[in-house]
Amino acid sequence: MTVAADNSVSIEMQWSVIPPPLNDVTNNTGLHDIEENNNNNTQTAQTILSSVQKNDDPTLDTAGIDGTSVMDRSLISNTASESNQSQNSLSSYLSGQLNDEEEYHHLNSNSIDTTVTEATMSQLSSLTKDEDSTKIPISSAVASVTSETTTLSSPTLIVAQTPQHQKKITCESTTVDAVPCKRTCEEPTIDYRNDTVVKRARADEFSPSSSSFMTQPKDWCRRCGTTETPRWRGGPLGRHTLCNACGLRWKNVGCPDEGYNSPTYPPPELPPNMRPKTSLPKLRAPKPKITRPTKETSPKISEMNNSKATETSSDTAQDIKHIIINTPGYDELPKIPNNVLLRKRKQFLIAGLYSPTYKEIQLPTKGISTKRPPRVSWKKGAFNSDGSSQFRLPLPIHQGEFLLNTECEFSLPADILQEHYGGCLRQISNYTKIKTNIYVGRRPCKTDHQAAKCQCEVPSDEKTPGCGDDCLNRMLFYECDPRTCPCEDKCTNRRFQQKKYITDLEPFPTTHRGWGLRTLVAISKGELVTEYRGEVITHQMVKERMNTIYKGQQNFYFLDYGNGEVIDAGLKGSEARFINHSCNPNCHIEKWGLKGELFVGVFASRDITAGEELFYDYNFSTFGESGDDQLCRCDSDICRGTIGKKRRENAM
Ligand SMILES: C[S@@+](CC[C@H](N)C(=O)[O-])C[C@H]1O[C@@H](n2cnc3c(N)ncnc32)[C@H](O)[C@@H]1O
Repeated sequence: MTVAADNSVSIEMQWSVIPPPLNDVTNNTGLHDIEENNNNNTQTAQTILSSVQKNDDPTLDTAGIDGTSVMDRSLISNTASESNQSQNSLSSYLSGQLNDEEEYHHLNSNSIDTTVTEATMSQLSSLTKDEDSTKIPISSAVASVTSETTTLSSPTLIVAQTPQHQKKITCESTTVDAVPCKRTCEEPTIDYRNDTVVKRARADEFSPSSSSFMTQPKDWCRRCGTTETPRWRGGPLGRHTLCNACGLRWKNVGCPDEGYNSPTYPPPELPPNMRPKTSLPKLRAPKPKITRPTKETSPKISEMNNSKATETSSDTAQDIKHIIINTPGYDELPKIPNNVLLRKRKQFLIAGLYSPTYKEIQLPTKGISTKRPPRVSWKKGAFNSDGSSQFRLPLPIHQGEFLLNTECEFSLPADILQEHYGGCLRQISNYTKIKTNIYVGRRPCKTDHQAAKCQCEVPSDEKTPGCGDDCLNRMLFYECDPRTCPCEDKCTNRRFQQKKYITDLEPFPTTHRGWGLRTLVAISKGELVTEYRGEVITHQMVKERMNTIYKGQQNFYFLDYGNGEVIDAGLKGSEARFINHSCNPNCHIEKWGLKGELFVGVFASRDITAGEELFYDYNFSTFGESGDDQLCRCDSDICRGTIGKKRRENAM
């Protein structure tokens, strides 16, 4: 501090020792920042002090307090009183203008960013008496800082500002009592009083005996001193005390001879309760090596038994290097030559399972050739003229070579040929067997339409059938109703109801007519052979199906149902769909009424022998316009030449 002749006071501040910011203990970066700004602070202090002296406006303090460094007001006042009049004027100014508690608190509340420091009077006296010295050793003032700065007796003066980086230098004397705080901090409300790490770090930093403020890293290896490792590992000194390499070494090998105190960062001596529990790694005895002794080195069993007692008493677990397998009769085992492997070496196949011969595979030594392999000629056979195979892969083991070297016409196997010649190989056209007609587009008639009551007499004996050929219902192609028929159970006019069909019928492939149907049993004349069942559709549907699903086909299964409807057995039907047309048939079609619907039956026109193919004349059925032109191959003597409707001339 220097008092000039014009009563101006100039203070030059120089921070001999500036502690690093508390929040940057480890990297020490804040120390350099403050040192660099030291000169700026000095100049700013001078400027503000001069302005304080010259400016009579008491609001100056509140107007220029943001980001200011603070100096004790009592320091200023004592300095002024002991130095000269200018200092007295400064002190009076300060005491007069700021000797108001409210104003002080107003000042302090608005200048919460200010640093409040106090120095003792003696230090100020020693400072101010030395007029040659224009530098204030803050480090010496630091030792006598008190906590009375918040009282009115020792008001605070704002003397300096740090406009360069606008970092707020704050200090709360009530927070840190013994150590002045000069740290740049954006969070002035953090209380570090109870932070032992901070206290210890600050004490170490401000300690004269400290290693010139050497900042210790957060983690360093206690063995090699490195601070960088991909992973910190635990050691005998605790967690995260060894680097990855040293930690692995300690874990696998144990404690090294040189210990774990790093020469670079000697770890502080921890209190006893914080010392890590060090436990020496358990030294394991080396695993006993089981060796198979040779005949020369293996002792006799008797010798081993004799020396067993002495060996076990004298040897320890660590001294045991070899354990000899004490197997009775072991020395009598045959000696195995050294060049013979105890375990058989795995043998790899050099050829596939389908190879007729074992061939040595010569793999290319200089890479795989990009040349296209020669084309294989199947006519040449498996091998070339020189005996080399023209195939890269082995041939099938059994018939590969034979098949390749033998040319023959394709023929079916004998069993299949036998079925083919027997006419059993043809695939029957797919259709669905149904037990009753399916009415497409309408519902079946469920009216309780009763047939007329016949006037048949009840047969006198059991041999006489009821409702025979003279039954009125029979003659009208109606089946009798069992509820009204006088013959009751003896009525024989109920064949469709009783499903008295010939069961032994068989579809078979014909030579010229496709599939046909034959009987395996003899059928008497007039007997109901089978019922022609299928989908009952309209003529319109017939046309649609002819143009769609049956387009291009030769076989048709339409049969006139009556009443403008047709039975189509192409998709769904009975075995009657296989009966072919014949101009001289052995069966005929009859339509019988029952319960309001029609039942189409194939009846025997004559006695039919077993095995005979069944035919009926399609003339009875409407086969469509195309059916007129279809050639008939019934092979009968009276064949009309075409199937379908009888021509008028033929009928004539
Ligand atoms: C109801 S199917 C008979 C079963 C047929 N053969 C089959 O293989 O499914 C009628 C068709 O059989 C053939 N067909 C029936 N009788 C024939 C005959 N006498 N001559 C030639 N073809 C006949 C015709 O192709 C006719 O469209």
